[in-house]
Amino acid sequence: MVQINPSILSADFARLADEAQRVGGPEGADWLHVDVMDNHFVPNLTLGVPVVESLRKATDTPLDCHLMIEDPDRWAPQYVEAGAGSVTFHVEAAAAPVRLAREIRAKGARASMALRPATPIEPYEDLLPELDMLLVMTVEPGFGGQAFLDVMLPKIRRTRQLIDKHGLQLWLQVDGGVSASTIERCAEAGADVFVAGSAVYGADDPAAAVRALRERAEKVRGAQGGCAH
Ligand SMILES: O=C(CO)[C@@H](O)[C@H](O)COP(=O)(O)O
Repeated sequence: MVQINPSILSADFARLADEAQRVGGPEGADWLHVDVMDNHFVPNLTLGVPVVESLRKATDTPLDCHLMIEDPDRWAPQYVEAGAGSVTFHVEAAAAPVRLAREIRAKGARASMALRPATPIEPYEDLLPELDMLLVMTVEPGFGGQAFLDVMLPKIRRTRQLIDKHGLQLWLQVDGGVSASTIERCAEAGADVFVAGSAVYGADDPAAAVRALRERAEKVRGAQGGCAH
């Protein structure tokens, strides 16, 4: 199953409720991707727990919170309590990723781990069963609107192979520079969850952009029978 998660980093922050709603509804966003940045783990500052609490009330679309912050061990559980349906922490920032993933799950959300572009997947193979989603960053985290890093395609492919080797149902998310011109390459490499910021919120009709991205990815995944190698 292909999922398209618009990133509100590219939305108008003064109108977040409207921006969340205009990508929702039938055939709309599967999840709303919420980029939390602390100006320490990444050189940018966005939003925190109170905004997630408010967004939760403003939309029926589930929230996929991507924590680009230091000390996720302390903060991630609070995002579950604020209403996030999925919480992604960076392995580079987590002190105890297994304990943290278990805590996120125990609190009722999907547990997800992210890798910066320079972080390989192989050392974390044994952690995969602890996760519901693995995020391969396809730009250096911190800003929307960056160019997709083609050099990440082999890592997406290797991650998909590890997921399949272990027979896991884990989702494989990509984030950064995902657009009509890159989504097919990501899908071909094995990604099934696609975060898109500027490609959605920079479009004249964001809801139509979500549908068009999904159609492109589904065509590729369908041709592979949902399995990429
Ligand atoms: O996490 C990030 C950036 O750090 C992303 O979620 C971006 O917000 C994606 O924006 P585009 O690259 O799609 O414009």
